Amino acid sequence: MAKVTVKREARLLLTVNAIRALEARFLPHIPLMQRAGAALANHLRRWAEQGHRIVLLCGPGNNGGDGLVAATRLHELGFSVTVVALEPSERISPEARTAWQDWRASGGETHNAPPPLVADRPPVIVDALFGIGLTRPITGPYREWIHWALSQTAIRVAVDVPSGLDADTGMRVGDAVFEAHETVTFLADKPGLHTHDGPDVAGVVTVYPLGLNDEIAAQCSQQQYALFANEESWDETASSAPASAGILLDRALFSPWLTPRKRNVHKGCFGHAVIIGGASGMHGALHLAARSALYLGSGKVSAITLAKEAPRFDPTLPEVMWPTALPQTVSAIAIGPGLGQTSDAVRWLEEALAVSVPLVIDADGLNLLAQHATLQRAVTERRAPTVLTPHPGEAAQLLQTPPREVQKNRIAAAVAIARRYRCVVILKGCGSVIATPHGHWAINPTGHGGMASGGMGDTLTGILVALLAQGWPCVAAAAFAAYLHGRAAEDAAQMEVGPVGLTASETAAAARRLFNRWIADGAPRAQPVRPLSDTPSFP
Ligand SMILES: NC(=O)C1=CN([C@@H]2O[C@H](COP(=O)(O)OP(=O)(O)OC[C@H]3O[C@@H](n4cnc5c(N)ncnc54)[C@H](O)[C@@H]3O)[C@@H](O)[C@H]2O)[C@@H](O)CC1
Ligand SMILES: [K+]
Repeated sequence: MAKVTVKREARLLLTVNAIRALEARFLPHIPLMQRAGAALANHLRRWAEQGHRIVLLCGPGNNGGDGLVAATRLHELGFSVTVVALEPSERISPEARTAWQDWRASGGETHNAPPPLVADRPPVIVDALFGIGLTRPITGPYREWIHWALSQTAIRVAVDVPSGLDADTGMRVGDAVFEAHETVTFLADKPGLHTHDGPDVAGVVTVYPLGLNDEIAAQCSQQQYALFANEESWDETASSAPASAGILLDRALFSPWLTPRKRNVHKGCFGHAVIIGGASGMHGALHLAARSALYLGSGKVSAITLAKEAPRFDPTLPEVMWPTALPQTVSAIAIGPGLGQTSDAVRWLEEALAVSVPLVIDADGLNLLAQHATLQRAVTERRAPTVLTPHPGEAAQLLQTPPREVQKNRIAAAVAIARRYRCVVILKGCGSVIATPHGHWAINPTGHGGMASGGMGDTLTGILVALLAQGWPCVAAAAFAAYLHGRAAEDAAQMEVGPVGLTASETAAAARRLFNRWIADGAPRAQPVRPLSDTPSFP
């Protein structure tokens, strides 16, 4: 089979249920395990050709079957392959039984424990132990093999899903988790590879659609449409469960909105963002959000501070206005950065909720929302869109559940908040989840550990309110703000600003740089006009 590698373009994320549904439709006609094994063998071949020994740890189910098919192919091509597996049980699937028979027929040797590895080059250890069928912590010999693999100096490649990682949630299941440098996954990408512990455990993810490219592309388009279309009609009839498929955000999704500015414009064309927060001692949060809103192109930015002693002018941000009441003309409001939880803060939140423009609620705005039934009623009754941007702790407050319950299933938690409050949600953290009240969701793949620092959330809020003020639709604004925020941090780190020590201010500056670069990249380029001096002179 021809190798078809889909990297960042493969944005469809399928839960285990959705993968099983695909399997039920296509497996009777298409030899999926043979295709998966062939794709894996092709993937591993480049190392085999460079003289790296390939060691495959094969488990009791179809994930192990994929490993055996790949082992057989590589062995037949003359590469040295080591298979570590236990005797198969009577209950294995017909496909896995065939894979065993083929492996034995090829004359390959099977070890019942990892052999000592002595080689010039680090071996490639392939985890074909458990994939989407994992249901409990890994124990016994398989657990020992995983710990052995982690103790070796080796290149670690996971097949479909790293063993010990939940494919839907990105949760570690038990203490034996195959931490891979890369994961080769089949049919479609999986949400658990991109959120919570997923990115740390899965490494670089490559997707092989096994010939179902058209089906995957069609489902991907459906999910994109479902996420971004009809976003303001959050009807009551939507099901309560999260959709079984979602998307992984990619820059290409946002190109319709990344358009250059015309020349004949004025500041009124780009909205007025108002940010409310900055109680005593927390002025910096408001300042950061206001700066980010300016950097992302809001026509005007006003900051309303709750600190009585704060001066009505900030010399470090002279472009920002500091009114004491909501201005007459407002395009979008963000409330929360440094807001505090005083009665004054509650009053401002009530006031913001009553204005019929897009609203972002962040930080203490979320904590207040979790505590006051009247605010909850007001948020669900709003006609204009609202975006909530909780981190897991704030999400737990909004759902009245412990934070670990949120992290156990971040997609379910984000959708539950979106439905309960009839808002768009950005559940922050590794692999931020964007969710709508309809149960549609996306995961953001950008960002790094350097973003775990004070003020990053305020920067995100500022970016988001600026996009809303400029008329971006709500879901697109939320998704793009998360995507850009993470990419800005990556970009800064590439220029050796971080990852460790990257500040929220530096991230805002990097976001401005990238935003403009992407707009310029997408814009059609005019041919340069020939300078007059080049024209031939006439006698
Ligand atoms: N679904 C599909 O369409 C395809 C699946 N393929 C492969 O098949 C995999 C799924 O295969 P399976 O459903 O057989 O599942 P796995 O191979 O992931 O797991 C095998 C079985 O082990 C048992 N098990 C679960 N957790 C265990 C634990 N901790 N200790 C011991 N046993 C445990 C379960 O009963 C499970 O059915 C995929 O991840 C992929 O690698 C591929 O062949 C391509 C197509
Ligand atoms: K695996």
